[in-house]
Amino acid sequence: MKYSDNKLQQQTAKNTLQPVFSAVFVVTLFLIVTSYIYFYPELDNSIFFNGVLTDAINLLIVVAIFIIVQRANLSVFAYVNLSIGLLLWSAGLTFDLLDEVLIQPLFIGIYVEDVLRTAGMLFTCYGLKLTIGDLTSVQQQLSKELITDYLTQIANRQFFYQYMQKNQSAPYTILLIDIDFFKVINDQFGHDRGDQVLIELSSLYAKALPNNSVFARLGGEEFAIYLPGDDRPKACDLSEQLLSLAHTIELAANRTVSVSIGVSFKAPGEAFNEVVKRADQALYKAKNSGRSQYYIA
Ligand SMILES: Nc1nc2c(ncn2[C@@H]2O[C@H](COP(=O)(O)OP(=O)(O)OP(=O)(O)O)[C@@H](O)[C@H]2O)c(=O)[nH]1
Repeated sequence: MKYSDNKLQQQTAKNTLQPVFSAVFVVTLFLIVTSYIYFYPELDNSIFFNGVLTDAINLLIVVAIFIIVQRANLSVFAYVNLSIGLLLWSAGLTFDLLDEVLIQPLFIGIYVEDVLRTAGMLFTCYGLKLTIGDLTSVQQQLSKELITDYLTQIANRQFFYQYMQKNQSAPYTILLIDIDFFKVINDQFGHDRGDQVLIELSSLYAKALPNNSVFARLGGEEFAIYLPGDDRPKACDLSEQLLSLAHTIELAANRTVSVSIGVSFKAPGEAFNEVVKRADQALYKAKNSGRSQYYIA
């Protein structure tokens, strides 16, 4: 949320800067060309067509990059550096082009041209560095969002199934957890309180689980845990602990949240979707046997 707000502000700032930079760019190049033509005489001897052509092509390329930058969705800092860089670079290249056809003062050819071009390149490089940094952080942010549940900020279904698929070889345990009567919680205490319960439960469980486990929200009020190994007593202890933790979330006086849990252990050669299916069947039994309990498949 914060990130996109920040991007929106940057976009607005860029929208105000863009006409300024475009105007300064056009006016600068126009002034250089017109003042040159006005003040300095044409070279009386031969004009080197090749020199004019290559300088004109170089200038056109940098002008094209400037136009691309004006249309791109960049952060303000990257945009300003790139625009200043390309403006200075274009000014240097314009002097370079004009000295092929007009007699210009020596100091411009020796100093101004090169200083402008070098400063322009430096600003452009820095702007590119900032742009690449921005793209990298956007990419990291998107990759994180792709595998994170938006509400609880734990892993989502996609990540959980991908992880299971990749970790098939060794034995593991699956726990499927479903909040009991969640529809009633929503109906009686409101959808916001329902959301809050999902967040609180996720946070409590995330703190209680071992570091090598994977905890995800599969959707709605259903969660899953992947535990490496198939230690039955350990799975039972953990299930008991998860049942107790749910009861620490109070809904009203003498009324707490409860969950039901289905547990399955991977059998040799069994596909991950079969392991999940058995955990789901165990969860179904836990629900049908009165809820607030765990069942092992
Ligand atoms: N607040 C909130 N509610 C959700 C969300 N996702 C799904 N739900 C609600 O969760 C409820 C799930 O209801 P059911 O599938 O009937 O399950 P239940 O009421 O928990 O019943 P049992 O599982 O049989 O104990 C539905 O009313 C959904 O609208 C969410 O992100 N936030």
